[in-house]
Amino acid sequence: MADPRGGARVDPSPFLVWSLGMTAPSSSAPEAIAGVLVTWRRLLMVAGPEARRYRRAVALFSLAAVAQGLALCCLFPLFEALLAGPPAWGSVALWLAIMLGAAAADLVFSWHGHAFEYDGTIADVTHALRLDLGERLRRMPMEILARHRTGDVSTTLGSHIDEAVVPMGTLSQVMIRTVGVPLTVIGVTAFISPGLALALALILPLAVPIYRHQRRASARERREGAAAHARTESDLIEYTQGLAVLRAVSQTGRQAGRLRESLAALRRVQTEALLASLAPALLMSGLMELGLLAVLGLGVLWVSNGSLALSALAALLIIVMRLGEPLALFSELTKTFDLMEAALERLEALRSVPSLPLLPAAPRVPDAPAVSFEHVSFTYAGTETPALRDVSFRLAPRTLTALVGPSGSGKSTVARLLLRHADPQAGVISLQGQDIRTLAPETLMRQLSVVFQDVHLFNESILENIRMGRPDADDAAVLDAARAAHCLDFINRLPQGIHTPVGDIGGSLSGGERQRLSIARAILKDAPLVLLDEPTAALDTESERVVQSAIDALVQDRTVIVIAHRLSTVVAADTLLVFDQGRIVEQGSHGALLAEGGAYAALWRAQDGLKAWHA
Ligand SMILES: Nc1ncnc2c1ncn2[C@@H]1O[C@H](COP(=O)(O)OP(=O)(O)OP(=O)(O)O)[C@@H](O)[C@H]1O
Repeated sequence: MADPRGGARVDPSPFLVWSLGMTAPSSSAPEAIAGVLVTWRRLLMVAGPEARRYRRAVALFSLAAVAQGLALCCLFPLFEALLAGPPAWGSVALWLAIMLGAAAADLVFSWHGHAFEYDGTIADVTHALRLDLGERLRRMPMEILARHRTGDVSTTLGSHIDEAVVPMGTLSQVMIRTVGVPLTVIGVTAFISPGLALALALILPLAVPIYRHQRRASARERREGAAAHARTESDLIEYTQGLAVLRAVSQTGRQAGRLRESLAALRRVQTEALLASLAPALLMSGLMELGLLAVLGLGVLWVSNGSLALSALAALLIIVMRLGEPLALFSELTKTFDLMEAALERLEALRSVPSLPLLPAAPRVPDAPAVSFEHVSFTYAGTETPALRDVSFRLAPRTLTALVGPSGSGKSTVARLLLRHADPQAGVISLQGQDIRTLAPETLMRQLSVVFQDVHLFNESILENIRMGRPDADDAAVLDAARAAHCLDFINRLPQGIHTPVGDIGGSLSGGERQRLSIARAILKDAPLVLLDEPTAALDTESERVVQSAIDALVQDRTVIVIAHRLSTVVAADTLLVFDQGRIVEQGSHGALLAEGGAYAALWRAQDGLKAWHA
């Protein structure tokens, strides 16, 4: 047969194809071998520090399969001794004892192999994998993480880890048994009756085409099922998280409709999968039984013409009945195996996302600016248009700089790159003369305080939420920060004051109060550089006034970068960097830029006009 990729292809033996076909729905033996190796490599990957113990378990399962095959083969001499003229009781006893020994060896090997599961190793592997993935998520570029839907990541960390790890011991054993026992039996039968061995070796591959069909059907279900599950979980998370917004805009029904669609799609996929997998499973077990009966028929024929001993046929009768067992079991476990492969694939994909590199530290440059961007260009993955183009600026310590410009001009991207959510494709970003790629994530984050418009509060007390700014701060320092950020007035009104759990007061904190908590965190952190995504933009005048006082306390004696949406809030900035389509088109003070009459002056006029219109 011609290889579609060119070159001659050696047709593998049917038994090899059959045995390898167990592990991958591939069209050729080399592909099947590659499939087995990929699964094996992935299993060792997830086993991590326990890989050696998993290898040992697999070796023990292989020995157990050989022992079971040998125990079955003892039936040949046993029946020969039993059916001899007068039964040779000595031999019968001997072969019975050997059989018993082989069966005991099978049990001992299996038992020790399964130690991988019952001594807690499986639980250790699951635990270590979750910790490892959690750590990787922590170091994963935020820009890449943000592209995954929350549901995808939590499903991988939750159910995918279980699907990949929990069945790995049992499935490995069943698979090894399904291949190992018949191989041993055929090997031994070849010495007793080469014809019978050949018939067995030919009959067993009958399962291949049906099995392939089953794998293909379940592979399709795996793909569609995983997609349908991921979609449902994401929609569910989005629905519950966004319920408040949806209610506010009276869209709960519409969004629920989307969720209903996802659930209906999931049901459809599951129904189709059941239909597609049941028929081949029944067909496979039926065909295998017919095939094995055909081997028996052949045996009867050979007995009738004297070329096979009756004792050998009697032994074969029992052996073929036993051979079908692991095969049927494996057929039932195909779905679990598919789920495991799909989960392994996803785990590998998540693990293979490279974390941002840490470059070797260079000596600090004396008198360096607090922040510098040198010819920075950045394009988001999957997009063509650069979000930043050759951006350069230097900020002196303890100055206030505002980033202004139309929506989409690149202001937030500057902040994201400074926080190292991603690295720019060109240029260097430095903090106090040090390339941020040389700073460990913790060191970088120690130098930066961030106050965004969206404040995430964790389900802990107000005290602990503020303490997150500096985990080693004592209660008095947390209280000082809360006071400086003008939080005490509303905190003192809460049922348990600063010890009130955020979960209890839920959404009852106003936007301005949440902002002030976030500012208290930043004050406590006491980082030299403060990054503000104009926190007052969405507040009413009264809240804005209090939050502005809190900000004033935060920014004292610090280098501050403000992403400004309303120009009126940044007229006092030392420098305004005016962005347009990813470039800095102007820079200077408010007065100087107005006098210049360029892009900034036009933006100012536009916002002024808008204010007049509102008035
Ligand atoms: N995660 C992302 N993936 C792809 N493109 C993005 C992503 N985030 C932003 N962009 C694009 O990069 C460009 C700059 O966006 P950026 O968020 O920096 O603008 P901005 O000036 O902060 O806008 P706004 O004032 O509306 O927040 C825009 O064209 C935007 O569509």
